[in-house]
Amino acid sequence: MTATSNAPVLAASNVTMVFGGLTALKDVNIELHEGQILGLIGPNGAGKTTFFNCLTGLYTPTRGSVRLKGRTLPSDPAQVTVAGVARTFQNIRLFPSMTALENVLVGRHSRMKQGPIASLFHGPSFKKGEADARTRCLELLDFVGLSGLDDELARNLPYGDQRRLEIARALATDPAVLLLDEPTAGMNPQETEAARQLILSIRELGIAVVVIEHDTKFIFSLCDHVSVLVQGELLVEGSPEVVRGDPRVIEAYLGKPPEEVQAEVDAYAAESSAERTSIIEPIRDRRPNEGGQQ
Ligand SMILES: Nc1ncnc2c1ncn2[C@@H]1O[C@H](COP(=O)(O)OP(=O)(O)OP(=O)(O)O)[C@@H](O)[C@H]1O
Repeated sequence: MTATSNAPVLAASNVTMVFGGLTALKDVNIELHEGQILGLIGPNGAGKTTFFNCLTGLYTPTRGSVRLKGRTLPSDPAQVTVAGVARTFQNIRLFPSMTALENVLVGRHSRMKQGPIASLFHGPSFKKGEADARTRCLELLDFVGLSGLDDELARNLPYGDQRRLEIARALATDPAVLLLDEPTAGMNPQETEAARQLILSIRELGIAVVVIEHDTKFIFSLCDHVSVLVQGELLVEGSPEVVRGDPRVIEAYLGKPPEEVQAEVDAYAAESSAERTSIIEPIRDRRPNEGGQQ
């Protein structure tokens, strides 16, 4: 783990969400530190996406609070994005008829502060802002492994590339925290491994990441910390080793003994390093420029 500070970047305290008579979340607590990758796992209907919705202002928790760097987050998704929390969704939500670059620019515009006069007359500061945003978005496309595809319509990109494009759009908002809801759903093993490498590279930028995934091999081989939600409550949390060996997790979720889970993770790690593609490797040398914020 590469956490660099003791103060959590994101802290959810006693987050509770009730829909009518259904308690989807009950007193969920998490602490996420800079550069940490936290995995959120649990059976279908456990409340994982509801929790993301509470973290991003899409839902206002019935009880509890969410703080980013000590400040309570607003109950408004756009303001949460500006505050520094970005996300991707379980189902791809790109603008299909826009190009890859335009999709990323949509994310970037949340960071731009063009005054109405400059925007109206397309003055020099507007043009510079647009040029800088374009440069940054091209860097991000490169970072996620989509260089050269900026003019492709999003709908024409292969599935794995669309998922990467969503991540580039989220990164364009300069987040401190990135929430990924099932980023590898529907991916083949090569695409899954490329996604794992990309998330590790994102962590190297100092961004904290929370990942929801059903693929436990992926989670256990990627994350520093894993939290298990069952029926809206945090059942177990800890290191991947602790979580995958916990009898409650095995009974409620994994359904197989720890040795079998360990063997699967080991096989996956060996397979992954053998299959590691060159798609994501160059990313480390092309990190987005920290000074590029508008
Ligand atoms: N807007 C809503 N209104 C009513 N009930 C909801 C709403 N959103 C979620 N729920 C319910 O809350 C519970 C948790 O759902 P949620 O989608 O968060 O689970 P999940 O762990 O993400 O599941 P999956 O792994 O299948 O995506 C479910 O019973 C769901 O039906």
